Amino acid sequence: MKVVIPSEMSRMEKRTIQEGFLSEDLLMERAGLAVARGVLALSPFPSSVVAMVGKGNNGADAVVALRHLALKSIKTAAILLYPEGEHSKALSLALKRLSVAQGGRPDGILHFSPQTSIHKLRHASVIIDGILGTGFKGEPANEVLVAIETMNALHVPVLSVDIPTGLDGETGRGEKAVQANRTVTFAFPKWGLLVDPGCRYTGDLVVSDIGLYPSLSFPAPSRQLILPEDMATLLPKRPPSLHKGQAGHLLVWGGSDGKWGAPMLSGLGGQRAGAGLLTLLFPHTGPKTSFFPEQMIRSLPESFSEGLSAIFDNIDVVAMGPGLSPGSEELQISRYVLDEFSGPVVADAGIFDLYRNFPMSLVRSNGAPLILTPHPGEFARYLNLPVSTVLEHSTELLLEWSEKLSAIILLKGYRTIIAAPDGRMTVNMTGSPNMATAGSGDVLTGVISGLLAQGTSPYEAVILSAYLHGLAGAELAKSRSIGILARELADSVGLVLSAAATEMDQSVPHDPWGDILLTRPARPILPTTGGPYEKI
Ligand SMILES: NC(=O)C1=CN([C@@H]2O[C@H](COP(=O)(O)OP(=O)(O)OC[C@H]3O[C@@H](n4cnc5c(N)ncnc54)[C@H](O)[C@@H]3O)[C@@H](O)[C@H]2O)[C@@H](O)CC1
Ligand SMILES: Nc1ncnc2c1ncn2[C@@H]1O[C@H](COP(=O)(O)OP(=O)(O)O)[C@@H](O)[C@H]1O
Ligand SMILES: [K+]
Repeated sequence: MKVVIPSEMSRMEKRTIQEGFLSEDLLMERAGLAVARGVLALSPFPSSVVAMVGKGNNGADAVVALRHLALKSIKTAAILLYPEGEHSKALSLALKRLSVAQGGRPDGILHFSPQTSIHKLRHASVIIDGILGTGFKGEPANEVLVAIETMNALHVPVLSVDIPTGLDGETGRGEKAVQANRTVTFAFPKWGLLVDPGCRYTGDLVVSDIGLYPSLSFPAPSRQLILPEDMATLLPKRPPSLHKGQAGHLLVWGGSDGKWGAPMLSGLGGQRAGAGLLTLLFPHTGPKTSFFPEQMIRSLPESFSEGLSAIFDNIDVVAMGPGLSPGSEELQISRYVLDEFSGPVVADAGIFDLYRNFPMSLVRSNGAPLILTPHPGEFARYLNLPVSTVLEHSTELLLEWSEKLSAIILLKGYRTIIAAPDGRMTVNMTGSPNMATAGSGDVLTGVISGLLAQGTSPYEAVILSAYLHGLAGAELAKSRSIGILARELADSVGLVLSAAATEMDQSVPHDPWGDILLTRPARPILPTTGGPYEKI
């Protein structure tokens, strides 16, 4: 599903109005109705609904919603943060219409002050947050901050219009933002609503169609969210006559004393994702057998300077770094893999420590696909930045570094995000806290590599793996919400992948105008029964 940033949204609105012969009024009417429906979903029989109204069109949407509620005999009040002279034209008109619908009640439209508004707000069944929408830039002004704090201090359900006030729709940043119970967003989800930390403010996220013409706006999708229906095109095709030689040979290089399990788990992830053959490459001091008998071991020769090419002959994909500890030999081997090996390389864990003093050297001189899968701590060490900077600026850092390194970068987390050098980005919404266990990232490295080994193209392999890996954790959470082992996560990847492959054809028909509810379900579901979204 397409995910937009605010500038794309306003371009789409402008072009829909100018070239599509629709009016702002008409779009706002649909937006306001969607918000009114959202209010009733939160509180079916509200005693009163109060909207906090900024000066722009976000406020106008909130006021339109109030009018629709007022027309259903629900008690409403608009609390204005700005004097009339500063209101957008659409907001002024919406307020006049509201006043008529309210029967001209003097307490139906009021000005905000923390002292006098608190009583009305506290006794509302729902507060609509229409202070700032996608027109928000920079830091919230003081009057906005006061309003945000007032709302967040109350125990009244909040519905945010389009985006919680204070959240940046492009990056998801927002130190002081409205904590919504539900956000009704228009046309497409905004990137900032889906990624961390923005996703923590949105509550349930409803995507409502308001009749914009997306075809007038975007040449190609640049940001997206993976939905179950996207999997059909991404899953590797496996003909009935397939033999293991055609399912790809994955080599995982990594491990060090005390950390031999990491590459084994990556190998297992690759095998559960369907790789035909799996070799672990260890130093000559490493183990000679794997914990898993299905995995082959190859030991590096004591002096390997000439012997490397034979090792990588007939290998389709190399995953490197799990359990690896940095050293000069490791640097030499990694250089060989990056520059001489012609297949895709997935680099994780120890590789980031190996290259932390010269991050640009991770570029592959042969131009073959490179995929990096750091968690925020690894990415921070690699770039010599504080972890907090990586977390706050994840979108910008990923875009910058994936272009610089010509690499696909997947940043692991609650909402894993993936960036490609051409500017495409994907956010993954599957996952579950039971995955916060040692080795689950190693499994992901393996899953990506396993799909690559079967010929899935790099960006598709990465986004599909993130989705399946999270779904696998969530499936396991049905019976074990705590205390899973990474090897069980790998097993679960195999199960969700098989279920997806066999059930993919039976797609669910749905109402094309239905609102879409994007949540991280408590019990994530296989494709036929839903996924991280449902039509409502
Ligand atoms: N894009 C679309 O297609 C549609 C947009 N609609 C609504 O329009 C909204 C966008 O409307 P606007 O562009 O009027 O923007 P907003 O309503 O988000 O507010 C913009 C106003 O806030 C001020 N502002 C910006 N940053 C601020 C800050 N940090 N502190 C205080 N004030 C700040 C700006 O100066 C401007 O006056 C959307 O979020 C949505 O609710 C809908 O009406 C329907 C269609
Ligand atoms: N609460 C959570 N919600 C979603 N995904 C999670 C959660 N906790 C962990 N994960 C996922 O588990 C994996 C952990 O990876 P990582 O930290 O590299 O583990 P390790 O280094 O032990 O292998 C990542 O893919 C991450 O997205
Ligand atoms: K808002």
